[in-house]
Amino acid sequence: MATEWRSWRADDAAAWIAAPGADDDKYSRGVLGLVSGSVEFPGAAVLGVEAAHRTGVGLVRYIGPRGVRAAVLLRRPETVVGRGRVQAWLLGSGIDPTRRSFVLLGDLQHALADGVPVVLDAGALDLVGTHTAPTVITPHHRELARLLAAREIRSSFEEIRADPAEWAERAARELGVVVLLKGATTHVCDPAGNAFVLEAPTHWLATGGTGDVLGGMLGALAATHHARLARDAEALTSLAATAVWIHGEAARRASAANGGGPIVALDIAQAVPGVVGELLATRGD
Ligand SMILES: NC(=O)C1=CN([C@@H]2O[C@H](COP(=O)(O)OP(=O)(O)OC[C@H]3O[C@@H](n4cnc5c(N)ncnc54)[C@H](O)[C@@H]3O)[C@@H](O)[C@H]2O)[C@@H](O)CC1
Ligand SMILES: Nc1ncnc2c1ncn2[C@@H]1O[C@H](COP(=O)(O)OP(=O)(O)O)[C@@H](O)[C@H]1O
Repeated sequence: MATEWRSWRADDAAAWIAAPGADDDKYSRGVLGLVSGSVEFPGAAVLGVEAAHRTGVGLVRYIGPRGVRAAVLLRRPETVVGRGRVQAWLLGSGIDPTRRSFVLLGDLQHALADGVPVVLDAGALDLVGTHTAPTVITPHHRELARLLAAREIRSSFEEIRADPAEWAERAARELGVVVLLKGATTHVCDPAGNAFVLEAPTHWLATGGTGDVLGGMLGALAATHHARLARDAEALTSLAATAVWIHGEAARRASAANGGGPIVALDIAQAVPGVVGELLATRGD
């Protein structure tokens, strides 16, 4: 039977925001750890960290090269650098998978051994299947083609672009993880058959760094739902779709604030609190 792709909307997203209560502290809300950025791509770390903070999370821990740590702290001094306990990981943004040092590989393996939910992006996509924690991968079409080729599943960028729904579903089945396949239309699905589709509300999103922002947002949503994810791993699919919805809406607003003009990735992160606030207001709790 053909998969039914359900459109993910504002009211769906509103149900997946964890707002803090009187009994909460930064640790109970959830800590997101990031292993991201590199000397080549320091900006990806800054963007992911900024986006995580703006989505709402108890604490953000960043692990990466010294110079990148400095850039992250300059932008967001709220961030804690170095290892420690976390409730979810975002791994790989701004990392070239062909240039991973032993230190970096150690950090990645250490993170994967934690057993907490993981978002695998860019330079960590190939680590899918090396651990058992609830996992979501966030490739674009070219990255998915490369990932599948490495698993001896023949596909090409053109084939995936022509039928992203089919390939997202196949990847979820073959890899056993949640797949968030990025593009003007984003498909989010899991091996259990949950399948959500989202049309981007603005094509200004097609600019460098917007995927790094999405990764940080999804990491924050996973960290703040750590208790739910511990008893219901399928929640990761809904959280991934929610991240895509908020990301698109934040981009639309950032562009609208400039008369429908272009945006940069950081504009999206900065528009996120307004989107989250409005989603919460529609919930009325
Ligand atoms: N500010 C930053 O630090 C940014 C870092 N980024 C990071 O960059 C890494 C690579 O991501 P991509 O999405 O570019 O990976 P792709 O798989 O799309 O591209 C890989 C490489 O192919 C080359 N390439 C592909 N298409 C090209 C074209 N049309 N013209 C010229 N060169 C082309 C580029 O050298 C690129 O680095 C990721 O780790 C990502 O997180 C990007 O997100 C962009 C912003
Ligand atoms: N033409 C487009 N229209 C709307 N959204 C797009 C378009 N192309 C890409 N996007 C979105 O922009 C983001 C790009 O992410 P990604 O490819 O990882 O970029 P980067 O690596 O530069 O961060 C994704 O959220 C994707 O869904």
